[in-house]
Amino acid sequence: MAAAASSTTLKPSASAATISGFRRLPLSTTFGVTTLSFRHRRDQPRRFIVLSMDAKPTILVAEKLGEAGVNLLKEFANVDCSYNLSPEELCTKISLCDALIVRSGTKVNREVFESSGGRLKVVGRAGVGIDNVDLAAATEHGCLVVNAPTANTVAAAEHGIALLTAMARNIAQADASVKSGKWERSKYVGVSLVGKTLAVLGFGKVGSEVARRAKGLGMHVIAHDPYAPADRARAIGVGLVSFDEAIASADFISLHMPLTASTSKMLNDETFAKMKKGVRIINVARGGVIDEEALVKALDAGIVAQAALDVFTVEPPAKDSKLVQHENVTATPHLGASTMEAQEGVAIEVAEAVVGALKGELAATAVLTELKPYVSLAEKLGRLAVQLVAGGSGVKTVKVTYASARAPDDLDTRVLRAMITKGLIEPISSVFVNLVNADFTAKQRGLRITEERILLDGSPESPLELIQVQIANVESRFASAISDSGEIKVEGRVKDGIPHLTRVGSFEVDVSLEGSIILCRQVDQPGMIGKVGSILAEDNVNVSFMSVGRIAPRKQAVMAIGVDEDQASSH
Ligand SMILES: NC(=O)c1ccc[n+]([C@@H]2O[C@H](COP(=O)([O-])OP(=O)(O)OC[C@H]3O[C@@H](n4cnc5c(N)ncnc54)[C@H](O)[C@@H]3O)[C@@H](O)[C@H]2O)c1
Ligand SMILES: O=C(O)[C@H](O)COP(=O)(O)O
Repeated sequence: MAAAASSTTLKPSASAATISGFRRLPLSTTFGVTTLSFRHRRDQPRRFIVLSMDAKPTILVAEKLGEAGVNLLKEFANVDCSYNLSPEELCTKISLCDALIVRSGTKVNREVFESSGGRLKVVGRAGVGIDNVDLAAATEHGCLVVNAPTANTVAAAEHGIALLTAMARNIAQADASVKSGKWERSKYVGVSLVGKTLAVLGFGKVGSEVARRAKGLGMHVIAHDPYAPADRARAIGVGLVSFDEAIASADFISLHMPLTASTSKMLNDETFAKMKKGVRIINVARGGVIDEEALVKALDAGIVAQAALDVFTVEPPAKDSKLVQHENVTATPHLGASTMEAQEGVAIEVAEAVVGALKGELAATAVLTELKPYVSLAEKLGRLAVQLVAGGSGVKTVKVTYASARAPDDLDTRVLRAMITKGLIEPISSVFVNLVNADFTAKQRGLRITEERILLDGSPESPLELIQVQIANVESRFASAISDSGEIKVEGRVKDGIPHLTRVGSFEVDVSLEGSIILCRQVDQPGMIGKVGSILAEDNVNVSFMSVGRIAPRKQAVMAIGVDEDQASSH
């Protein structure tokens, strides 16, 4: 008999959580921030990124930006470089600006968007991490967020290696000692790197560059990244392993994942306890991926021998921070991206993205209005499909099928492809995908998206009948999502303006893609619906809709259950 439902407690989680036979798939209702044409506050008139031909936009550059980037902006806009603004000053200035460019030091919070009075159309992040921008508020205010995902990769990797080597040889502590007039040769005996195991957690752009360099230092490198393609790791000579294996076998651990709900405090009391005694940790990703109190305890207990940190949960950290002051900690003030070369590159990368967005490349308004519900469907199918992929099996080949009665020339699928790409990439990376960068971002990550049209008979009134997303050559954490032909397959339709999931693997279901859904593998038998309903009721989870797809009566079935997101995540 297939996995039958058993009683369990739903835990809050932003990523798919396994609940003995259940898988809860959070489908963010926040559509992202490329949506100004499709999503808007109901009480406000719709706004578009279309500038009148003769008005020069104004761009506020609120943190130091490389000269080449500023010059590029000046060719197109009035540029106001005002650094070190207080939050109040930023809110005052922002109402006069069409675009804002920041690094990680400026909090672009809801208040900033509210203060803009609707004029702010683009926020450019001159760097990778966009955790300092309130994306939900940006979306609500019809504002696009773009970043510069590639230009500081090498700089961050080099800083990671600099911290690794400096920590192993006590460079910072020894330097301070010599400068204070001491000569403490026996106190600063280091450890060698050659032959030691380095675990890279997060094998994306920075992680793989760190791995490559560490191999050159003679280290044995392993990596954990649930979404990294195995062939990329193989090419560098790195083995992809589970999280537990990585942390248990490492002499050094280097962190390179984005800060998301599922990576927040990934290193904590429980995970430190699983590490080798005397492990050394390097963090050039984001402070929030480590529980800093737990790290202090682990340092005091000698579980962690040393830590080298470029990033902190709160920046700058408190002057009396126990972590920063710890004698076995080497700290730098978020310098990963701070090389001359990276800053010039980042400045150009973000300036091009901001100008591209302001030029109105997203202004195909008529098409977008008609496609609005399909745009939402496309992103949600992408999000769902990627969450069904089992850890370790990298997503490389995605096939999208559109079934429509419209002639191919009458249906421009670029926006749909971009939104599927966004759904596939954003849950697992720090890249922010939008219409401008979607194809480029997919290509850069080695993601090949092919499209196929099925021409249907009938009325071409509605643009699309269905969208199908298939991911090939991967394993699934939900076996029933694998179709007869061996790919993860999800299919959706728009019903009464609302995106619905209508197929998972070979099973037909029907559940609206709103809030969260639970997918449950079962054998069709009397009483199953009631049993599942009771389990959810025990946890006060409100079911909005339930649909069962089965091969045949009393055979394999999939139950798709729509649950009220807030209620589900509060348990
Ligand atoms: N210190 C700095 O100045 C500096 C500079 C550049 C980047 N960064 C930070 O470094 C991090 C990585 O940047 P990047 O450009 O390599 O991003 P990236 O998107 O290329 O790589 C991130 C990788 O993390 C993986 N990942 C996601 N969830 C994971 C999990 N739970 N466990 C393990 N891996 C997971 C993703 O699959 C992806 O491969 C980001 O947090 C970024 O903000 C810091
Ligand atoms: O995410 C990033 O790109 C880095 O953390 C760099 O941040 P910075 O632009 O503030 O140096």
